[in-house]
Amino acid sequence: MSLLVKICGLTTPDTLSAALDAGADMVGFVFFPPSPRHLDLTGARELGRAAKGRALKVALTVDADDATVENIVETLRPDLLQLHGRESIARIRDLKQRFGLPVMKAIPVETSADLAPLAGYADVCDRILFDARAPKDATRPGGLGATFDWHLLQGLKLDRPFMVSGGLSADNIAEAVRITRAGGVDVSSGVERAPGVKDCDLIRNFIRAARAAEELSVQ
Ligand SMILES: O=C(O)c1ccccc1N[C@@H]1O[C@H](COP(=O)(O)O)[C@@H](O)[C@H]1O
Repeated sequence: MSLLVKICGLTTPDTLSAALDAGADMVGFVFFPPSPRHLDLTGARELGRAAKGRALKVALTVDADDATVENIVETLRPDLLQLHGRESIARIRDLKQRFGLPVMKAIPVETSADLAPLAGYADVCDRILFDARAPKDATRPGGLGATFDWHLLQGLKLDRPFMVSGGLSADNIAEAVRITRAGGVDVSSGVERAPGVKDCDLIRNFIRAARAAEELSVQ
């Protein structure tokens, strides 16, 4: 089965091109000022134009208000909203109605108890992203390069497509897909040489490794 590959936290034209040329299915842009990958609206306009029609553009926000989302939607013209904060089910319904865009909700995972709210989110979201739960004192809820126990997703019954993220790299992606049977993978830190600094070779290596792991996915 083909595996969706998302490269997230892109901030420069050259690394965006590397991801697009290597065949990324989704390219993600982070709109969260405390993040080293935060993209301003000028950058969003430029990178959004470059990515248009070549991959799905994903706008990542963290508990953003309507005005912020509206600015991002008007500037980037995303194909998907990635909600990476504590957005409630009601808030997600509201965002979907207001902006008419599909939503991928990030579910932070550390223990099996973290999967309890999943059914409610699956009802309203178009996709689920399982990400490693950030430590309480972290400055951001994701993009920390930390993995979680992928076995927690083994045998998961979910009637929505799902992706996995958190500490993925070219070295561990096959194992992550083999265990979780995810239909997609999402990476940020694992294709960087320093926090927020993407590396074109690491992007290409990751996508190559993802394509090699494709037959392990069942979604
Ligand atoms: O990348 C960030 O800085 C970020 C900030 C706030 C929320 C999520 C963020 N990143 C997302 O987290 C996952 C895992 O990233 P990593 O590969 O472990 O670095 C991924 O979806 C990132 O896009």
